[in-house]
Amino acid sequence: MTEAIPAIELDGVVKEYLSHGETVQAVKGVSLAIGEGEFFSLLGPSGCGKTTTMRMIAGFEEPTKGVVKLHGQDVTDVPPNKRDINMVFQSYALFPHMNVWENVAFGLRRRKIAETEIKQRVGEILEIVDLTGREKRRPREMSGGQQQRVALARALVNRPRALLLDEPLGALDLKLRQLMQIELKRIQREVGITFVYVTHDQNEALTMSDRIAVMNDGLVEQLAGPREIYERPATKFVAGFIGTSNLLSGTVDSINGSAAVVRLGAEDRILVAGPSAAGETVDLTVRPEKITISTEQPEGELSVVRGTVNEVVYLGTYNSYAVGLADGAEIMVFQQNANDSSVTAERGDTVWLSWQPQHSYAL
Ligand SMILES: Nc1ncnc2c1ncn2[C@@H]1O[C@H](COP(=O)(O)OP(=O)(O)OP(=O)(O)O)[C@@H](O)[C@H]1O
Repeated sequence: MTEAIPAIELDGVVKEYLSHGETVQAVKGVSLAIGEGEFFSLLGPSGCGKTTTMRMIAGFEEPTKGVVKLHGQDVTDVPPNKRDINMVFQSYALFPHMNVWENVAFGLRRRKIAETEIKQRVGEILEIVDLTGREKRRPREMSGGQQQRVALARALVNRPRALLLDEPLGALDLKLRQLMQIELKRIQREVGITFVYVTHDQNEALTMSDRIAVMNDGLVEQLAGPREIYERPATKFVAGFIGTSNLLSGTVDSINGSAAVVRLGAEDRILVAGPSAAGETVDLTVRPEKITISTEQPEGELSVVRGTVNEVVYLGTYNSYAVGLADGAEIMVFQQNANDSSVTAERGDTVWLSWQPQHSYAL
């Protein structure tokens, strides 16, 4: 079997800018491959190099080092308009004096495509983005979400092989953004085009992506599917950036079969795979929703720590507990309110927190 050629490849890509006489490394060496038809997100905090990485894929920036390939072809020196890629921005950049139909048809008209084909393609794409019947509207007569759909239609009507989206939902309010996330995923599935999506919003990336590259300080810290990124963050940074995570630090007390026993306080026992010798210092992570809180010491092969409840907050679908441990660390616990919304413990109570060994591991 031959390996499928990736839609987009970055190989050792570095981007340096000269700013006030100093060299700034915006991207410090990124290598990745994006599959044909994949929904791929670049996720990270402001300034981590996401936009610069995307602009190098589009051809608006030239890498200082490294190679950009599209469908196996080296395009490092190819200008943006020759790359068969389209880009959608947060500011929709629609023509205000043109109606929806004209905005979407604009690129095709400029390329002198036959009027009958334009009619068919624009009609088809407006159907996909759910704007059929709104052809005559001007941008200012539409909501933000509708304008974003027009921008999307205008890019997709060119039938690019890949679409790059830079925080396209950033201007929308939370409710509309969540609706558009589902819409975008549906549209991408329907058109089958590779989407590369830049966002600093972890929920957005987790909701839509097939795979996510989590970036920090010009580098990719982890590249994996949403579930793996969430369940098994590879680094402290990823654990802290995605969702709420408890980061603990302890010393290996003993090795017990395949697991190390880590102690924080005298009555604590955390089982983690990875460390191989007593005395090692270990950083580990456990998600708040994986932890069970109880006022009695649990039995069984579980990780168990003892603490005192510092805070209980009722949050509708779940209760949140902040529990202080003997070593001064604080652990967050989320307890679902599926059938019973009563709290297990009150502020000041001594509690035991327990979780399955596979839900925490050494970083
Ligand atoms: N033209 C430029 N000249 C100098 N420095 C730049 C230039 N463009 C970007 N940078 C710097 O490179 C780093 C990465 O910027 P980039 O815009 O790629 O980050 P980002 O992750 O997209 O951030 P944001 O989410 O805020 O857009 C930043 O420190 C930024 O200040």
